[in-house]
Amino acid sequence: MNFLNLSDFTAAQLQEVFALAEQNAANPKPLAGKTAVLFFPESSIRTRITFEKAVVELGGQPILFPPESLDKPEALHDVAGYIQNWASLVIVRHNSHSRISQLAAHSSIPVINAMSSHNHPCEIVSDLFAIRKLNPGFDKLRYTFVGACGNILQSWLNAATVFGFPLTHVAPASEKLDTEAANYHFTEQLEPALANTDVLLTDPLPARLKGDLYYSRYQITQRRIEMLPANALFNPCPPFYRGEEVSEEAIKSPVFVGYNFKASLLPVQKAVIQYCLEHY
Ligand SMILES: NC(=O)NCCC[C@H](N)C(=O)O
Repeated sequence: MNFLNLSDFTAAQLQEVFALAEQNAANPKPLAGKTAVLFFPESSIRTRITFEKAVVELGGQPILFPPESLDKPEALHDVAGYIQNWASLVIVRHNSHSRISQLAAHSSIPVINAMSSHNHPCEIVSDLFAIRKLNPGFDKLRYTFVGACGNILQSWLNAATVFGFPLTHVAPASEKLDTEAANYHFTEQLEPALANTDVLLTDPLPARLKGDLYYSRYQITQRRIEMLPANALFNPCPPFYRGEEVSEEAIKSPVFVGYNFKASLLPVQKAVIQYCLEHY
């Protein structure tokens, strides 16, 4: 099975991924003697560390390429045809979701999407796993995403649809998603939404949103953190930028989930690899 979009999965299937992540198994090693081909830009830190480490812990050998290797005029059909002679898995971060999907469509080995400009399923499934560890009722919580209609929002919306939790999107009107999803709620008003938020989410801002107008209306500040209910979590997607979508004080506040929250990337991505290999 490929891992391209959370919307390709049922809640039960993603729960199976969580169960595998809980076991965090190194044995059996499903990649023993096998190779995984990874495509990552040099800018990737967290996702690449954890995917490379995951491949090694599962017994495999990672071979790394830059995403531009997939931008040659060579048909992805042909690239996939050759890679599968030597590799058992492809993990790819590439801006173009359609190139990742095309590669997957032509591959006889699993392809895992490690982020495109359209979505970021591994990051969000890992965040849900981390939230689930703190609160097994993670699928009953109220999630609020503040920011652009980008890849992180898209995967949170997919997760909300699969698990049935409400997702409020707070942003200027131009960022409203064109979706019929029943659990997607859009508002331009941040402060009233905060009182009904259990998990507060942000994403780095695209250039079109940067500026004092956005910061005054939507920056997550200490004053706004104090409007959240007790026990709320603040999970800004890294890389986060102090003075832009978040303030320094908000990051220092006790509701910030902390760096350790992303430790889940390793067991979850191992579990995603295991799941994809077992269901192929
Ligand atoms: N933590 C990560 O793996 N990176 C997330 C970056 C999300 C951001 N919207 C981006 O596309 O660069």
